[in-house]
Amino acid sequence: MSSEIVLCVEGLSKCYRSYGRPRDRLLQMLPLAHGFPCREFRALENVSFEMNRGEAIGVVGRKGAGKSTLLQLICTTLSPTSGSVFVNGRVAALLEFGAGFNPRLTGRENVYMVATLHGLGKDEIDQRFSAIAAFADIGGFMEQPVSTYSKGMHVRLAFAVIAHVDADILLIDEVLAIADGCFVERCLRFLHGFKQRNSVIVVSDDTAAIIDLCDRVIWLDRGTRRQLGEPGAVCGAYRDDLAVSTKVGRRSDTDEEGQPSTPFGPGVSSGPARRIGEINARGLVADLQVFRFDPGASGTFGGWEARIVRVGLNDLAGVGLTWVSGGERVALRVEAQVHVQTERPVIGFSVKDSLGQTLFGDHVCTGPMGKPGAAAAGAWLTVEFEFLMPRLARGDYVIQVAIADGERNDHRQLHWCDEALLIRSHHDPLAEEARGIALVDNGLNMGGL
Ligand SMILES: Nc1ncnc2c1ncn2[C@@H]1O[C@H](COP(=O)(O)OP(=O)(O)OP(=O)(O)O)[C@@H](O)[C@H]1O
Repeated sequence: MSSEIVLCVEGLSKCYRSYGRPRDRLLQMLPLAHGFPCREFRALENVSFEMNRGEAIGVVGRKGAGKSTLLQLICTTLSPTSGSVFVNGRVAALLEFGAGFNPRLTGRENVYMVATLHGLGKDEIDQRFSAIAAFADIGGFMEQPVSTYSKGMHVRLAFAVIAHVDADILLIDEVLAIADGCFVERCLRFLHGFKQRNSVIVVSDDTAAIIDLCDRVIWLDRGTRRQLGEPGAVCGAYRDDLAVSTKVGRRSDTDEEGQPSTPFGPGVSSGPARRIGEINARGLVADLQVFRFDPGASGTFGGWEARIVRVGLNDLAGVGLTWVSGGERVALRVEAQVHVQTERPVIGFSVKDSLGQTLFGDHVCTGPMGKPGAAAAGAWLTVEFEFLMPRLARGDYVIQVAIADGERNDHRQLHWCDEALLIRSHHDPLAEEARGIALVDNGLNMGGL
């Protein structure tokens, strides 16, 4: 990180006024007009900080804390009530999803329009267009009007454009929460590279991603700067504060007999089990939302001699789950069909965080059932990996699933799904010690042999 200051925010405050009647707001703007009754709300109060080139700063805070207001003041889409912002360089911002796009124009036309507004000439945009399209990865939608895009596509295109306009400072507001896990991974990889030379401010509730990316974090609380400092310490304090005062709705923790319905009960009394009991007793769970398997999702490859046809997370009665609690016993069921004789079929999975780091995984060759035998063309293979779902920090995770032919160190991928399932964790686990995986069983059933 260089010591060159690229941003200096000094005593920044923003006061919004709301009027009882809309026409009072208009009349108030007239010369000599004054005295119309209004209510003042201080969204930001005397916030100061500096940012160096090569620095990434995260902004966390509850809803309404003033995070978006701060970013809008920095990129001058809002003017401050008092205080100043000094910027040394070009700023590009991704503040609201779709902001800046004309919905009637195609993706391509919008790329040219937005990049032009950021100061790029037509030749420069021509040269960068294929890189922008590859980053956005929205296929034929690039030639469709933006009004036909999903929110995720908007974010993909908007991020791809600002990533290619030679900004010195990027401002990214919460929008990544809308994007899919795989794209978020791509954006975070980009931001890690970007901050080698430039600077970035990211607003996000994904404190794990913030800690990984940022050099410092600002915690805004009701418009004021409550803390500014080392990411782990500030995010930890912020999460603790949330935990103390947030009433987290949880699903039933006890069954009809009053026994704990999760494998971790509050009654256990020693070592890690006692710790887990304490966590359960605090009334917090890690609620994980499971998105449906999409066989057509991007990031699949392989020789196509086999196809992964279905992937789902089930409870132990085989019922598909769309929400799972951290600590709950689940079965990841993978169904595949081989289209050619396959001597040593192997099915495996791994769970990765939004930075692409593997948290855990397994494949049938290492499971208690031993190696599977050969499968004839047309055979269906079904594997169930049974495990205790770990308590995952807030953020997005993907489950990759693959079928291969061979052994651990010598195999050929037949079909690989990069993002077979997306899991979104909605709560912080509060207890890092509770992370982990306990594989209980897996089983391989082969039919049609
Ligand atoms: N135009 C406006 N007029 C009046 N109040 C506003 C206006 N814009 C924002 N506010 C208020 O200012 C406060 C800060 O808003 P801001 O959008 O900056 O918060 P935030 O931390 O980004 O919240 P969130 O996480 O929900 O996006 C909120 O209480 C909001 O209601």
